[in-house]
Amino acid sequence: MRKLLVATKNEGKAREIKQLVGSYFDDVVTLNDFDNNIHIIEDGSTFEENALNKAKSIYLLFRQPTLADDSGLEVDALGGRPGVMSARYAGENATDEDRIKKLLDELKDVPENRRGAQFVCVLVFIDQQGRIYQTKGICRGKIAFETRGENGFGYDPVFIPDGFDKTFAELDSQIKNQISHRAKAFENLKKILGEIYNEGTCDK
Ligand SMILES: O=P(O)(O)OP(=O)(O)OP(=O)(O)OC[C@H]1O[C@@H](n2cnc3c(O)ncnc32)[C@H](O)[C@@H]1O
Ligand SMILES: [Mg+2]
Repeated sequence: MRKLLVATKNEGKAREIKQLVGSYFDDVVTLNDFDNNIHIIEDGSTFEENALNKAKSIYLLFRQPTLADDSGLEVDALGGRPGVMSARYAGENATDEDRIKKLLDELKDVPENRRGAQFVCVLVFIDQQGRIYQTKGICRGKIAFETRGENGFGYDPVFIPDGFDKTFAELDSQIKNQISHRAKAFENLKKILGEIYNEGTCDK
């Protein structure tokens, strides 16, 4: 029985991670699946630092294979903001709606050809023995002028990935899971998991 602990409290992110991680684990649980008051401070200046901090904090508490995802939206016209601040862009207790409203407001005078943006996802996996692995994925696109669609989570209703004219929230979750920043980071993570779990001979 191989268990993966995912160091996230974001339900939308957790759902995608469960779909993307594949068959390497029999059981995938997140911080929302058990009673806890664990609060991880995300004060790093990069996605890499935050993902590493989240993964390490949880691994040190449970000593089980742990995965953390730090992600966010970098908007060209805002010099890469909100970036690592994506979750706190509109304040600590703001909702996805508040964040989107603030973003659309900041971009209200930015024309279509300057609305380029990218989603970034950094995954940090720590195996049973405490070895650390990191992967990254980027998905380019542009910011819509208004929200569209109900699928996904976070900034999905305003992000139109390159090659599509629909937002992530209008696209099927299966499509998002093929092209997203998270999907790309998982492509590389799965190669690593394959090496650890399929080719290893000892119990990891
Ligand atoms: O730290 P955890 O508990 O994992 O959950 P979080 O929501 O705080 O996650 P982050 O610190 O990584 O912040 C990421 C922000 O970017 C948003 N985000 C990340 N991936 C996204 C995606 O695939 N689609 C839309 N928004 C996304 C997300 O909603 C957050 O506001
Ligand atoms: Mg967070």
